[in-house]
Amino acid sequence: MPPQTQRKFYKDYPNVIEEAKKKYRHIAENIHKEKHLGLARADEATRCDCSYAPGVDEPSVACGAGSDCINRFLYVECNEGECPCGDACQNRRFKQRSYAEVDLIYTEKKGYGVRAKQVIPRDGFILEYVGEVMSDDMAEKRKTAYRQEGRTHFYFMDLQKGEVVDATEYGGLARFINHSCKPNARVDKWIVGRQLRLGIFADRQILPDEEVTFDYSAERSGTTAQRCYCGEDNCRLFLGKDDSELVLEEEPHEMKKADRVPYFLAVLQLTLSKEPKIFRRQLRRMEICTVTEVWKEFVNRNGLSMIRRYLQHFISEGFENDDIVRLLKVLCRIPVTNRAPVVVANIERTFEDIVKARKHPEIRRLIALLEKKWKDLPQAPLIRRALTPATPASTPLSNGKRSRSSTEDNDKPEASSSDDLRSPKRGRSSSEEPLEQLKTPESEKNCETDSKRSPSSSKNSPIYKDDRNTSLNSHTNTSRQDSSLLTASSGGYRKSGHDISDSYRSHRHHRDARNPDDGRSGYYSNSSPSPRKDYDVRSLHDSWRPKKYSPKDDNDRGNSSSEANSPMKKETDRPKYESSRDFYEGSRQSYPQYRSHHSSTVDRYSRRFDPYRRSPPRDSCNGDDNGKISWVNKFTGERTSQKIKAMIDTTFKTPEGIPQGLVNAKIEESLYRQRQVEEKAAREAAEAAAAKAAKEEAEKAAAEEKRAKDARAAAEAKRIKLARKEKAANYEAMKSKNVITFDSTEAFRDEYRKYVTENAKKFENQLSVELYASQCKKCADKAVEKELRSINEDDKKSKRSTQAKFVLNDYLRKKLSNFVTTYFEALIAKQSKAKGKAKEE
Ligand SMILES: C[S@@+](CC[C@H](N)C(=O)[O-])C[C@H]1O[C@@H](n2cnc3c(N)ncnc32)[C@H](O)[C@@H]1O
Repeated sequence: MPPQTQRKFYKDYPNVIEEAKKKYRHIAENIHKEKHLGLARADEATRCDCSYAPGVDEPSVACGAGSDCINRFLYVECNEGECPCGDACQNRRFKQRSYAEVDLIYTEKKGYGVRAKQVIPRDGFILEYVGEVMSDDMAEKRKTAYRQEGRTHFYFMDLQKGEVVDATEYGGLARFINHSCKPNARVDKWIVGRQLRLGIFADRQILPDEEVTFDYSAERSGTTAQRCYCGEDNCRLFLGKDDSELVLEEEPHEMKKADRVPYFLAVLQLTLSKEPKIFRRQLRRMEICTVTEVWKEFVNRNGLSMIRRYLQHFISEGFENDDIVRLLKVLCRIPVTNRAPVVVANIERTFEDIVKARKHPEIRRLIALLEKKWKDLPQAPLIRRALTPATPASTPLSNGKRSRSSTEDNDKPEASSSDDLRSPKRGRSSSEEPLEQLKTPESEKNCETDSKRSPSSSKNSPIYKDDRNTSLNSHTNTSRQDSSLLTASSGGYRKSGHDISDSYRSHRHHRDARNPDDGRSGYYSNSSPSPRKDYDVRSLHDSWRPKKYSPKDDNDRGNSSSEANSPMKKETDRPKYESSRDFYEGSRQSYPQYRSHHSSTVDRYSRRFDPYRRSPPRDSCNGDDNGKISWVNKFTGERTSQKIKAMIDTTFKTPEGIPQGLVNAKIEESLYRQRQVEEKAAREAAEAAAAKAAKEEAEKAAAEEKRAKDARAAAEAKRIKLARKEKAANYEAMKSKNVITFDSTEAFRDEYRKYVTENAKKFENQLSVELYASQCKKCADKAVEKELRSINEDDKKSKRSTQAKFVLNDYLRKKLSNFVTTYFEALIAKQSKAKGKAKEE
């Protein structure tokens, strides 16, 4: 027992039990969220060997402290109606709610706490820890929710593997017991009926007005580490289960501003290879971030790639499944609105690796969820501009902001260099810009508006008109029709089948080959330009830019390429434009000569790339309209001129008089649609197969889990049986150790008394001299009488002489020592209770 001076008393604190009870719903017994939860995985109570004679025996004999009750020994409560001691059985404390007398106080740093109001003997039952019994998964969800709600106190306690008691909403007074690094109580798990229950027991004698505390590190379900204010000299500074959860501050702050995202990504990158507890802190920051703008920026800045790297790191370094689950949960919350960032991050490949590496059901569930969620997202418009010279006015994806297409770049000065675009100050990075081009209702509307603005294209182009009102893919198709027309000039159309993501992948492959460290895209635009440069969408897009366009004057709109006279000749002269719309507007002001000829800029642009136009506009071919090459695709090397394009459109006709270009486009379109259908069917079949396989796998995993569970239960039962056997053997062994045989009852009585007095010595200082002496004698007499009685009973049963049985062995010594302890502790407790009452009066 620690010296009296180390105890902390909270005598002057008011009792706040009524106020505290308003914070939760008080319950007397656990609430089980599911039927199978809270069941003990070990044996239930058996009928113990105790016997109790009312009025003759001490009450504690009836399965009380110090008795030989086998159930009590095994932390199992005796069952009502089964115990030989009947109603006197003292091993039914959970069932009878034999709680110690306590009340509640409010402390400055720890919140509410529990205060003892009586002497609680060592091993005395204080309270049951009741709450909602739930699975680990549910508890995890609740913890996250509680953290998000900003709660400071947590009430989770581990019950058994996979099960937790949460006393946050529903609980008892035990939910208020605080942690101490030098506690006076502990948590024991007891089997009561078929259930496992948590009890708080005194680890030493607790005096009135002392705070009841136990050590959370042993029992409480891990939440984020919180600072400990127990004030003990051995204080470990933090509450919680696992040192690795300790963090430098109590809780990382939430990211609230989108402009902090680049910084955050840099931190993520830096912490990736650091100690787990450091990057778990970043993980935590992601968990608590609820600002949509931040997440959008995160996605736009290729944050998914960073998450992929984290996931890969977790697998390769053999991290706990918990970390992966946490990260996947964060992923589930990230607002991804089209497939581009997913494709860019190549995160789905990593999912496959995780599924292969980890059999954890929650991980699988989350991955399936993410895959399903992302699968149906609109296709990525990422590369469209890069690979096809699209018409800005007619793009169905422009979403109100027209992009810088090659067309614009062709006719107007460059808005900014690709580096400019990446600069965080000047605008958004090139990688993020396309991600904004979502196919939203708004973009659809814009598309319609654009088509109205461009009557020539819609009138002359039934397919195009149709396409623009359908989908992103249709748009791609349109671009590809254009491409097919180009190809047709060399003798036929090509079955150009690559879709956006294919194009992207091939480009990505190209890039990766040169620059194998692929994880960096998106973050290094400032600090490390080289890996980023190769992957600049804008530079791809520039590759499609027609040759220089340098109008000399009003009448010469592009037929000559005199650079000397070009208004674009000096970089510094060029106005900078933030968006393509600004670009148009700016150019109108900067180059007034254009206005007279291009009253409708939109129309002009639409006409230029409309594959169905009757004749090419004079000004459309930059630099050269005489049949020379004006278009070079840097990727395919295709070369063609406006004239040839126009010729295909207008000159070659079918016998029915339909322009060959249109026919080609139609064929191309039907091939495209057919391919779409085939691809869809193949995708669906693959998905169905995958779903079937996943189901089978899950069933297999469940069966395995069940088998393992059964095996565990069997092993536990075996262990208990062995423990019992061992205990019985111990008793037997003790009976044969240090045996003294007595010739007479008197000699036997003397030895017993002597032994009792020796054992009672430790209580001498807690009682007055007279009382101690008298009680010592009384206790010894009782012990002797009890033993004589049991010897007599034994003799009666076995019909042997009493004389032969007067022995003292280790077994009896232990029994006697327990008897003395119970006797004196009960006496002292009774006395202090009486004193307390007297004081109150
Ligand atoms: C089970 S509750 C205990 C009751 C809690 N004090 C209240 O007011 O409801 C656990 C929470 O109490 C606080 N707590 C318990 N022991 C603490 C200690 N030694 N130092 C600081 N806070 C403590 C922490 O916020 C912890 O999450």
